[in-house]
Amino acid sequence: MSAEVIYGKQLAEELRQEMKKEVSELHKHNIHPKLVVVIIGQDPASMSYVKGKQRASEKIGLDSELMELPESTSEKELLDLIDQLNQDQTVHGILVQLPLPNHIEDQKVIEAINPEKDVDGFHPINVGRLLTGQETFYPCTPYGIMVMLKRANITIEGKHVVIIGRSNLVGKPVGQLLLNENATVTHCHSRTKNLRDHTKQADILIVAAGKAGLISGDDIEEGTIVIDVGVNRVDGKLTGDVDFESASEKASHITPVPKGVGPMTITMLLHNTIKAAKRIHNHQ
Ligand SMILES: Nc1nc2c(c(=O)[nH]1)N[C@@H](CN(C=O)c1ccc(C(=O)N[C@@H](CCC(=O)O)C(=O)O)cc1)CN2
Repeated sequence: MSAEVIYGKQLAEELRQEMKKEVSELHKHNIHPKLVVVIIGQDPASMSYVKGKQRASEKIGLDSELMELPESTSEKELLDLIDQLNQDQTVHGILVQLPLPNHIEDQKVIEAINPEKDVDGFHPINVGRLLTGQETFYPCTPYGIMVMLKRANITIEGKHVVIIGRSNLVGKPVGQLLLNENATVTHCHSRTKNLRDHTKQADILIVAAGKAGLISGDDIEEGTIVIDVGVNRVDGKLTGDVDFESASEKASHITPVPKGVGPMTITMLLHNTIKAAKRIHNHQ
């Protein structure tokens, strides 16, 4: 079997065109969705992601502001800034780029953001809403994966989904989104014994472990749907957690790295920002 490749990049482009029209309609109602992205320090990968977020926002007509703060910013200074942004009525979405420097506690910062402006979907209130099956802001990478599966006409209900990785950003929320859509979900992680015994049972395998080449064709059965969330740099080259060549010989569908899940992350952030503005302005 030679897998059908699901390109997130192409889907992201289509969705962004639709969003551009929606933003222009909102402008007619005097609603100008605004996203503020805050970055602390100058980590090159994080800098590249936040610049990508700003470019993508501007391209679809969102108001956007990138706040670049020095590595020396204290936790209190960051919390005070978030407080100001929470109160600023022109701001609809607030995102603090992760990871943060060691002297700042991620969870304190996440919990300081007004849940109605939490376009990352990381605030415990939004996590709780996801857990209880309520409408909310879903974390961008998991949400992007769900949209990719649906647009590729993949049925989720009744499927056995095996997820490798249990981060708050990807592994846990994607499992919950899939469970909410009636999948049977198995979570694997660094302490899971006999990983291959699990991956071989997957109808859909989601790999978000951050380990280049963790999964190869030998780890899956014919016809598995493989979603690679890994973003690893090996000898300067971007590569996923899945050995694309061997896995695509057995998989029915597979996402590449780059141009797979990654571009959908930023696209769903744009979606969440528009949603935040509509909710704040009580616009259907
Ligand atoms: N506050 C947040 N911080 C972080 C998040 C997040 O969702 N919210 N996710 C990741 C990084 N991330 C977005 O911030 C992100 C990762 C990858 C991509 C992407 O488009 N990848 C491209 C390749 C880009 C490249 O060349 O490096 C691809 O896979 O094709 C976008 C966003 C951690 N932090």
